[in-house]
Amino acid sequence: MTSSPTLPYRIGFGEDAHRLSGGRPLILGGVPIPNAEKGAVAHSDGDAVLHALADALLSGLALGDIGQYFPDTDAAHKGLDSAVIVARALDLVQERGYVPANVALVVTLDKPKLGPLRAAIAQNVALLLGLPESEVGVSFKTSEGLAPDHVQTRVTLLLVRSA
Ligand SMILES: Nc1ccn([C@@H]2O[C@H](COP(=O)(O)O)[C@@H](O)[C@H]2O)c(=O)n1
Ligand SMILES: C[C@@]1(CO)OP(=O)(O)OP(=O)(O)OC[C@H]1O
Repeated sequence: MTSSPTLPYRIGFGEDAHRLSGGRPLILGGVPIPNAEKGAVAHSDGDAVLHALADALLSGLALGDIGQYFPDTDAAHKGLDSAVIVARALDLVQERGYVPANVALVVTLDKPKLGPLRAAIAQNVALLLGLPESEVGVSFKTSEGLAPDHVQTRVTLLLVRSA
């Protein structure tokens, strides 16, 4: 980006997907999913919600994507807690005078049912962003059996100018 952003509002959007395989933990929005038979195949902890969230933060200010800041070729990022990625993206946004106002996220996953964890995921995402839980919308979808070994996430958020 060559110029300083001045708009009062900026929209961000992020997406992520990981293959699922047995014998790995599944973590979504920083919440370990207790009854998951399969977890994400990834270089980091594979948290597809937090990856999409970080990309949404970055995209709102045209700051690229998480792979540029945390390359999956860097051994230092092996098993990385994805909360670190979100914190870095949030810092970059705040340095430019913006803060998140609200977030909407969608997880597409066939199994297990995530409904009982909706509040925990919303609470943790809210905590990471410094927002009230009421500003984090969390939706779950199945793939209707089209992608049983796959988790897909999408996050949109609104950034507002704070300074
Ligand atoms: N892993 C999931 C996926 C979906 N849900 C909930 O099930 C309902 C129906 O989902 P469809 O994809 O068939 O429309 C919906 O209320 C989802 O919230 C879930 O809890 N966990
Ligand atoms: C997070 C990073 C880096 O560890 O790798 P993965 O955990 O594989 O996840 P991905 O969603 O492919 O994002 C790219 C990388 O930034």
